[in-house]
Amino acid sequence: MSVEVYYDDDADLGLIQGRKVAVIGYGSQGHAHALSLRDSGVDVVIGLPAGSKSRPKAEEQGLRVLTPAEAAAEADVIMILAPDTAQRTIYAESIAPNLAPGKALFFGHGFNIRYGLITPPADVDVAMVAPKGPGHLVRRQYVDGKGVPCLVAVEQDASGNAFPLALAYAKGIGGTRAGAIKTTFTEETETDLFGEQAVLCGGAAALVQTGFEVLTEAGYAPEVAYFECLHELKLIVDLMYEGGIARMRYSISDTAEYGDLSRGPRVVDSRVKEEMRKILGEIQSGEFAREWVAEDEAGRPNFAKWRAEGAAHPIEETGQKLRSMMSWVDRPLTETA
Ligand SMILES: NC(=O)C1=CN([C@@H]2O[C@H](COP(=O)(O)OP(=O)(O)OC[C@H]3O[C@@H](n4cnc5c(N)ncnc54)[C@H](OP(=O)(O)O)[C@@H]3O)[C@@H](O)[C@H]2O)C=CC1
Ligand SMILES: CC[C@](O)(C(C)=O)C(=O)O
Ligand SMILES: [Mg+2]
Ligand SMILES: [Mg+2]
Repeated sequence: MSVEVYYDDDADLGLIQGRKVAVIGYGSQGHAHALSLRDSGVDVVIGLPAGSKSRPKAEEQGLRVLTPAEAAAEADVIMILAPDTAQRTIYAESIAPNLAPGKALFFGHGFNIRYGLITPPADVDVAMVAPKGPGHLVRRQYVDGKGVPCLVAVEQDASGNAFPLALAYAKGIGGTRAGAIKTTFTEETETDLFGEQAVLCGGAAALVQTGFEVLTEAGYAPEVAYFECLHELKLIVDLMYEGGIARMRYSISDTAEYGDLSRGPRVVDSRVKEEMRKILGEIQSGEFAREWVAEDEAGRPNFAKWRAEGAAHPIEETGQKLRSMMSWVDRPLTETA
């Protein structure tokens, strides 16, 4: 199955410059989209509740901030970049009453549409521009003249122009500099959830923590274990990012490569692959979405407990100490690079 990839020359920025865009939420993705759209010549307004702690930040950065309902009423394109679990209520209370034929409702992730938590009316465009990277790097790369690849999808094309409009939006945040792939809400949602659970966040964090535990429990210094299992991972992944697994293997020693080839498949073995398939099944069936929505509605008890346990893992204390000695690593996660 071949995919369609779009670059800057395929997108007409004028389409989004001619519209007013409301960005609802000003967190990781919200600030990145809003600031980069503004720098791309787009008229942007931010939608945040009166007591939101993001308000001063957005205002300090020169953006006009209204309530979500006011912003949705003013805008032609409404991009929801609030937490996935909050979107259903924001939509019902603040956005739906302010939709009108010809407007467009945009998402940065397909969760609420894929799992039927939001059902927009038939006379608005429904599209998605989903960067394949954390918001702070979406902004940092835009500022550096680069871009984070995006997935672009149209769920509902009331205007007949939803895809070019979404592509224009992707250009406005730097996505088409790297490439925007045309997909569906279902494909984006399911692959995104799988990636973050099994590989990028869940899988990688568990691999790092477990490697650190094995070394320190065997009596090796936590500092050595940290450098080996966490710090160096970035350097190894940088090589994969630049030239694939092959480039990483080109750069490492033959000894490391033999260990990689002979031992790697013992760590991530058929049992791990089977568990990954189970995780994908829970995503496809909606089981994960139901569990997460219920967890959120219950006040996130497990989430809070697991987050605290993660923060208390000994690797965090060791890392903090070591990173404070490396000024180029230990920098605040600034919004503007
Ligand atoms: N994080 C990422 O890099 C990525 C996220 N996405 C998607 O982007 C969307 C946003 O996620 P993310 O950027 O992580 O979110 P964050 O948690 O970083 O930020 C959420 C923002 O929404 C605000 N907010 C909370 N409640 C409301 C409300 N009721 N009305 C309006 N604004 C509200 C928060 O304000 P306050 O400061 O007051 O809490 C904050 O500004 C999600 O759909 C996510 O899946 C997609 C790709 C990557
Ligand atoms: C990998 C996590 C992510 O999907 C992302 C940054 O792309 C997210 O939801 O934050
Ligand atoms: Mg993602
Ligand atoms: Mg995600």
